[in-house]
Amino acid sequence: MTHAASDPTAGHAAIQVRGAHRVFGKGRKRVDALSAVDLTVAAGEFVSLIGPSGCGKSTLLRLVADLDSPTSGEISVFGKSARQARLDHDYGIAFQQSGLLPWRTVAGNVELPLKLHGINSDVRRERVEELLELVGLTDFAKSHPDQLSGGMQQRVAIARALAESPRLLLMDEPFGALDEITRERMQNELVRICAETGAAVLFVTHSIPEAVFLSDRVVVMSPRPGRITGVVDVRADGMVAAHDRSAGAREEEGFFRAVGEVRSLLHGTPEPASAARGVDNR
Ligand SMILES: Nc1ncnc2c1ncn2[C@@H]1O[C@H](COP(=O)(O)OP(=O)(O)OP(=O)(O)O)[C@@H](O)[C@H]1O
Repeated sequence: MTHAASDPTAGHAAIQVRGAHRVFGKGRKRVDALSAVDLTVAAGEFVSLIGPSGCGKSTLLRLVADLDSPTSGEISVFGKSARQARLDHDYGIAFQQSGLLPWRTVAGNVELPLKLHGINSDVRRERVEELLELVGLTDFAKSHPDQLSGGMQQRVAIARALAESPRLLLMDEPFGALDEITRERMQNELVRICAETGAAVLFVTHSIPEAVFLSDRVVVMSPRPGRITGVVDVRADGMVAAHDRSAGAREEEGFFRAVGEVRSLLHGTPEPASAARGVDNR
């Protein structure tokens, strides 16, 4: 589960999407869910996808996760095909619904991917302890999901996604169902977890402040056809790298500047000169 220096995937971008199209249906029912999408997520980078409902955010995430295939275009994850990366457990996934199994304890849910992949019970036990400590749920190892709050359930889901030490997390509105206070707390936790694990993240959200607070870059999408209309590099607005941020970053000038830039891109109003820096500025 650790990644040796000889890892053949080292030096590759976490995600590379080139000219991805995804068309659903035919004739009058045809939907161009994604059109000509180019996107690179560097190793260790936090990138958010934001855009109106139906612009293809989940579709793009599903293509990267190999839960769906592009109609045309190429997707690679750490230099491998999306399918190979899935088979190699190169990424963890967390969705809006935590997807925990109600009949298993917290520890039982977190250890599930390890069990399914044949990791022996001593190693599993040790890893589950580490993960529960990472997400602050050590005291709840024996609880069942329905005994936890929504935020705690999401922390379990994140621990489970991290079980195999992936260097990439794919997250689709994981905090969408949480109240605002819990949501900000979870965002702070996620920043800390990313700093500790060094994982890259592709994160889907509807919230502009959430995208800006969490991300190195915010990718703005528009619907029909779903495409990338701009990218805001939050670091260029004066914020530190995403994994070095503290809760106070939400009060910084650079934060408000980046929020304004993302908003301009989303609403199609004129952008400040420093706003969109190309569709994929790598
Ligand atoms: N399996 C499918 N069959 C047909 N159309 C689909 C399918 N999956 C997605 N679509 C269509 O593709 C478009 C993009 O959907 P997608 O779920 O990716 O958008 P989204 O940006 O994630 O939306 P939301 O923010 O509401 O979750 C939508 O018009 C949707 O109806």
